[in-house]
Amino acid sequence: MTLVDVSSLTVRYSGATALDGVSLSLDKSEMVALIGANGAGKSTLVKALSGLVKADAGRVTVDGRLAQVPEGREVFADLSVDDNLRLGGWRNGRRGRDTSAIYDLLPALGPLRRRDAGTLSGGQQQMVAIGRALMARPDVLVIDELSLGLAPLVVQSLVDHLRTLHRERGLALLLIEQNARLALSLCSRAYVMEAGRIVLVGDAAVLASDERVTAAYLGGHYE
Ligand SMILES: Nc1ncnc2c1ncn2[C@@H]1O[C@H](COP(=O)(O)OP(=O)(O)OP(=O)(O)O)[C@@H](O)[C@H]1O
Repeated sequence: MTLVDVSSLTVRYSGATALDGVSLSLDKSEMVALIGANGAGKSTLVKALSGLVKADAGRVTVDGRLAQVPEGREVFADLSVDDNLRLGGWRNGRRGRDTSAIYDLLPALGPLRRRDAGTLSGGQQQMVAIGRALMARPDVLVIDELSLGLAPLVVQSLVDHLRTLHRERGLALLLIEQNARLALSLCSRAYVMEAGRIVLVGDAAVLASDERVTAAYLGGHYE
């Protein structure tokens, strides 16, 4: 079953074309990576998924609940961890749901629940941002830059949590990630984007050994 279907999507910002005929799909419980250099159009695609930018051509169909962890995490610094989570469950003016399920899923947040989110480390804030997104009980989680600015051990712990959510809850993931090695090892399929277009798509393990990918994104060199 297809959860996300992006078809020939074009998005322009006052004349500049950020997305140029992009097509991408994500199935139920699938983990898909989107990699590409700065300015390739990844964040614009994420914004199009939630309707924050409008299509100039093509279409976006989302079947099921989609929740996002935006680039830069954007936790509410002056609110407690628990209140940040509650905001993620806010729907149609109704108060957020019970947060206890999130502490079961992300136990590291438990001892931090009363702390102001602004006082947490980058990794802890990223976990809050993921927890807040999970409050919406999404079918698909979209994370714009999971690892940015985080230490490798912290990233590893987040990746372990995502694997668990995928395995136990069937959560689908669209991961936008500068660290291509990380993205290709976590996800089963990947899209490579350059200058507003999808230039490669396929099985993540196959792409990880594709010389165009290794040269551009995995620190390899053309011979
Ligand atoms: N609000 C905006 N107004 C005008 N141009 C924009 C706007 N947002 C993005 N762009 C341009 O659209 C293109 C795609 O940007 P986008 O942020 O989607 O790329 P990205 O792949 O997410 O980059 P990064 O990895 O640096 O976040 C870039 O050329 C960028 O300069």
